[in-house]
Amino acid sequence: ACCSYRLRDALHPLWQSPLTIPGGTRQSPINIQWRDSVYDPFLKPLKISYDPTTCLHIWNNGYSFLVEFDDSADRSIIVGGPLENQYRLKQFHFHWGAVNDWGSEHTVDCKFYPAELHLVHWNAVEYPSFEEAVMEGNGLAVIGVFLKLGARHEGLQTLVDALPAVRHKDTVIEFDVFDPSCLLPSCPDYWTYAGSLTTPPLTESVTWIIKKRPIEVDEDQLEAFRTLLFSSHGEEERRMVDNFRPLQPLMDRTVRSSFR
Ligand SMILES: COc1cccc(N2C=Cc3cc(S(N)(=O)=O)sc3S2(=O)=O)c1
Ligand SMILES: [Zn+2]
Repeated sequence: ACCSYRLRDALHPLWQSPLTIPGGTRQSPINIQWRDSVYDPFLKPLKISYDPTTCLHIWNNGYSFLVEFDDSADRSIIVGGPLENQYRLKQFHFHWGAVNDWGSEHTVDCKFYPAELHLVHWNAVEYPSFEEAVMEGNGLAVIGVFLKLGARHEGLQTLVDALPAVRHKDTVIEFDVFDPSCLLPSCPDYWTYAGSLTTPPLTESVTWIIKKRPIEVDEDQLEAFRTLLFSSHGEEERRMVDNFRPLQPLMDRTVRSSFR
């Protein structure tokens, strides 16, 4: 493993609560040790179909900036992969560091990426609402995509251009059309494991689908994330950086891969 967890189970400034919930057996994020992941030939390709007009708004919730979607019908969904049902897109958001040396929540062979995208979906086949799905073991499916420093990402730029309008906690702007599939790498390969939300309520309700290949973004785009604030209007400014949770113990889990 990358490090001892005892040090990490101390109180963490961002969460003000024990980092692992008492009795938690499937907490996230984790380090993905490539050579320990097990190829599963029965894993299907992940099928993603998003309707760009289901996009609603961007807002700063004091942890990250979120792009939220209209999930009142099966218009933006994922199916296949490790999933038994189809899941509806609810929101996506990012985690990032103060510098490019860290920022992602998951690591691969103990390597951090400068940022990580999470596309959050819920099982509307089995549960009547998102809030209920959040509490169920198979309630959520989150696609994780690593961001690495490289070429400017044109699709991301439309989000970056909107960030000054949501600089402070609890600010929101309307965002009419956006297709999040432009943020996905073209490579279909992924790892998958049973985990949890990485911010409160930390519920163990997430089937994680972590894309093997990162997308490239440039320095200015990462810097734009770092201009956001944890703090509300009128409060002392606290830069929104290092909004990632420390690594959690793998415990009795296997990470499966969709690729050899
Ligand atoms: C309790 O019902 C609700 C209601 C509204 C939002 C949430 N959420 C809280 C944290 C959280 C953390 C996520 S991450 N970083 O693991 O992808 S996704 C997510 S959430 O489900 O949107 C839960
Ligand atoms: Zn997240």
